[in-house]
Amino acid sequence: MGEEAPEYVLNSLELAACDSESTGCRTATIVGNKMYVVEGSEDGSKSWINVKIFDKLTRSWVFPTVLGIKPVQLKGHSTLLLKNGQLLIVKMDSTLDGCIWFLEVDSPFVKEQKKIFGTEVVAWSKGVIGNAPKPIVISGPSGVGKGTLINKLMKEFPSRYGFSVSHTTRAPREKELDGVHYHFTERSIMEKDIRDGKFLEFASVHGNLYGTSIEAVEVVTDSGKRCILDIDVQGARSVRASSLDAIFIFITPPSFEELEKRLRARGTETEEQVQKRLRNARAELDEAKSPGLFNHILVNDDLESCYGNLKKLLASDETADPLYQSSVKILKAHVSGMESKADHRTLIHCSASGTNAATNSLLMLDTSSLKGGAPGRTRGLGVYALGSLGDGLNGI
Ligand SMILES: Nc1nc2c(ncn2[C@@H]2O[C@H](COP(=O)(O)OP(=O)(O)O)[C@@H](O)[C@H]2O)c(=O)[nH]1
Ligand SMILES: Nc1ncnc2c1ncn2[C@@H]1O[C@H](COP(=O)(O)OP(=O)(O)O)[C@@H](O)[C@H]1O
Repeated sequence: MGEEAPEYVLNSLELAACDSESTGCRTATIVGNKMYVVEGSEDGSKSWINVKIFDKLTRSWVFPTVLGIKPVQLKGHSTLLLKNGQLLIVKMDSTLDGCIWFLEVDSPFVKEQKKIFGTEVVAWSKGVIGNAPKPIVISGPSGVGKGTLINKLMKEFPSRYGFSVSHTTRAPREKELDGVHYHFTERSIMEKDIRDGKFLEFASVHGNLYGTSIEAVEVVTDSGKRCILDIDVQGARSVRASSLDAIFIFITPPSFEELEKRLRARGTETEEQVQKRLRNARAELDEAKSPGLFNHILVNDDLESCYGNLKKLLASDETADPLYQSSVKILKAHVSGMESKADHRTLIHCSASGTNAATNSLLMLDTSSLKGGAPGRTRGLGVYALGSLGDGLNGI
């Protein structure tokens, strides 16, 4: 039998904003038979953030598996339960661009992860104002020309596209740089990071472990660039099942013989590795036909015409996506309180940084068009100034 619930549980305190002056803070939110307690404190040089669950049926505390990337510190916060199994957490004493966080407690992602881990799971996600360009997933058999096409794109449009640098346990090839082509990693370290929920997807490919960290994608997207992922078909499948809204392109060779020729001509693999890659290529070419997996299949016969087709496809997608144009603005404001409103709207009481009471104001947070979510960012937040903070805040 677990420890007796503290007084605030028995009072069913659903929205417990803490005093921003205090060193520690705690909120408790009831979802069904469970109460989610989010607590944080700054203790000298150390700061910590904890999530624990009080199960009202068994009257015991449960410490969940925590996925995603959490805030660095919580000096004070307010919590609000949204309809989709997410807690909206607004940090006090933080700039507006860093104060909005989500803790998923009963979202589809968390439900799926509970089955995988066999434990209670919660997942953090940072809230981002506005929308971001859709990432592009590029898959195809080894030697088909993915890297060549991506390099051309990055060279021609360096400010538009950014590459998601994967982690891998394979050894670097000559001319490959750590942190540029891959993060070359030891298996035990990568496996721990996977267990800690730092990866959007991972797969065993040609006998090595490869994976895309959440940060690899989000760092590129945060910078306003379109993120390109070069991953295998298993990885593409995992990303499809994730909260990341991406475009999926499969590059196919004109023939199997041509693929073999390119792979050998590249000269980066031993004969044994070439054989393994060719065996896997047959399976990948088959799997790519799975309905609903890839949005586009491009044949890389003549390089220039394939590159032209890729550019055309991306350009048409950019104009078709109305969100691509919106930019994320960074605003300075301190959050000092929050209350809920109907229709996915929440009011946040703010005061401008380094401020006095005269500049206190209200912000309206619109959560009606959220995109993405744990284990990456939650994008699509709308923020509108309602009061005197006005400068630069209207219609972000
Ligand atoms: N699932 C997954 N696959 C990856 C990742 N990074 C690279 N790959 C895939 O791993 C395979 C092998 O990549 P690599 O060793 O660079 O060889 P190459 O494809 O012959 O250039 C390719 O199909 C890549 O698309 C990743 O982060 N996740
Ligand atoms: N359309 C093409 N025609 C002929 N050779 C190509 C073409 N595209 C790429 N290559 C060559 O094929 C080899 C494999 O390409 P690469 O980009 O490394 O493939 P991947 O990243 O898919 O493994 C490289 O030597 C590259 O120069």
